[in-house]
Amino acid sequence: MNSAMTITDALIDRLKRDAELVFRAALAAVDPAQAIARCCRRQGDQLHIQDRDFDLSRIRRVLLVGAGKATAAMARAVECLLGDRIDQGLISVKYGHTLHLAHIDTMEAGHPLPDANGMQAAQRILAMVQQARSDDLVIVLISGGGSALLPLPVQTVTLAQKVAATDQLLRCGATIHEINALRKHLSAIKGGRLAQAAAPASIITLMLSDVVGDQPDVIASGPTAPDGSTYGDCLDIVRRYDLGARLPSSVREHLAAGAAGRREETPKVNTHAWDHVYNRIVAGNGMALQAAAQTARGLGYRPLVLTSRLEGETRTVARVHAAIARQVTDTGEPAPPPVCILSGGETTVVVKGEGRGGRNQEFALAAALAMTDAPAMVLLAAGTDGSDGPTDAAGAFADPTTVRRAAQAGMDARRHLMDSDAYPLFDRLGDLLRTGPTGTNVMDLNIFLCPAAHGGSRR
Ligand SMILES: O=C(O)[C@H](O)CO
Repeated sequence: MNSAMTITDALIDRLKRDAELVFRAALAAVDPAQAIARCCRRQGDQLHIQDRDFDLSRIRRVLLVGAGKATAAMARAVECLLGDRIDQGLISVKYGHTLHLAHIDTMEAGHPLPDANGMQAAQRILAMVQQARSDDLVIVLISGGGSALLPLPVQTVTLAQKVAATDQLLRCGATIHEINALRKHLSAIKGGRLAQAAAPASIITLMLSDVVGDQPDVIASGPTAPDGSTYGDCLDIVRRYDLGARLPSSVREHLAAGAAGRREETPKVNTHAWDHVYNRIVAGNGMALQAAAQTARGLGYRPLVLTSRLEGETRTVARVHAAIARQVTDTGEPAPPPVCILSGGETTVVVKGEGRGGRNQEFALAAALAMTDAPAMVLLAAGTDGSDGPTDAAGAFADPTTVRRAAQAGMDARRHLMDSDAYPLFDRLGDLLRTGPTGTNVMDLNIFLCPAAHGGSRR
């Protein structure tokens, strides 16, 4: 269908610019402060949050707590709305992720591995909400990274043992749902325990979701959500990833005692009252994809949103995306070009080598290898938090000329993929996207642009 199209530098450059515009529009839609402002409104003493109204004239004290990489921006937006009513507040954020706040204290803490600062923040937060009365309101702000930033291990596990367990969990290939099932069962604050500690005060939890499926009990290990997992599930996960010998004995013993009924389960939907808790997602990957689709349409592309629930091994998923793009350009199915194929979620890299890169750069390189003989098309794979793995890039662009250009520069793309070493290749080609920290985090986005046969969009 598109075979006559010549791939020119100018065409690729224009597609890259369009892809970046689509990405930046998606980021703007999930800006934490905008997301809070969109769903919360105040008129005098009336606070409206999505479908609920809260009468502030009946509230004695307002406490604000939170944890997560994007929580400072969320807290600032809440201060704009409620600053005059906040009596006490404390949030735990990653080192360097602070903003000036007038009414709320900030503690900086370790991420992805927890540290003593995080534990001190968790202790102070728990002590603060435990004092809340039935006529108090506790506002909880949660975003990605919250699990690591709010560590408060159960009594029989030390922080060092919790850190060791977290390290093993993060390396073993478990999903975030599985990792957080264990985190919840090793914690005195996660898995709904914060909500139970604050009862009978009213609780409003505002969440920026960085998990596939947006489940409140998984985002930052759900401090105010009924837990859907059990000690039994934790033991299954330990077996599935062969973690037994690698976890500290105190952790293994705690989980085994829990499964035998000798430790209290996390609060479930049917074991505790939740009427005092209002959990709301203010933004997530789906919202970013909608904004991306709208911008793509404005640029003249037919948006094709595949899913906001992307999971699986990065290289395989990338090849499937390249195959769909080829289907579009070769047959006009499921939609004729110009098309913008969009997907979001979080794939898993099985690290094979010692190289540098991140999920998104690996995705882009695997896709580049699958489109060497394709007509003009461009992929941008990037993380919405602006940092892809341990690199300074958000992600990378790939196109049918990537592999050839790399070879001309003396780099074997296949070798770089095998060594999980995508960063130096894309860096050399000038195909990294560097946004710096974006202040938000709703997982990753993949934007594939397939232009019309004459090379254009419909603009
Ligand atoms: O902190 C966490 O648990 C992850 O970022 C998922 O929300």
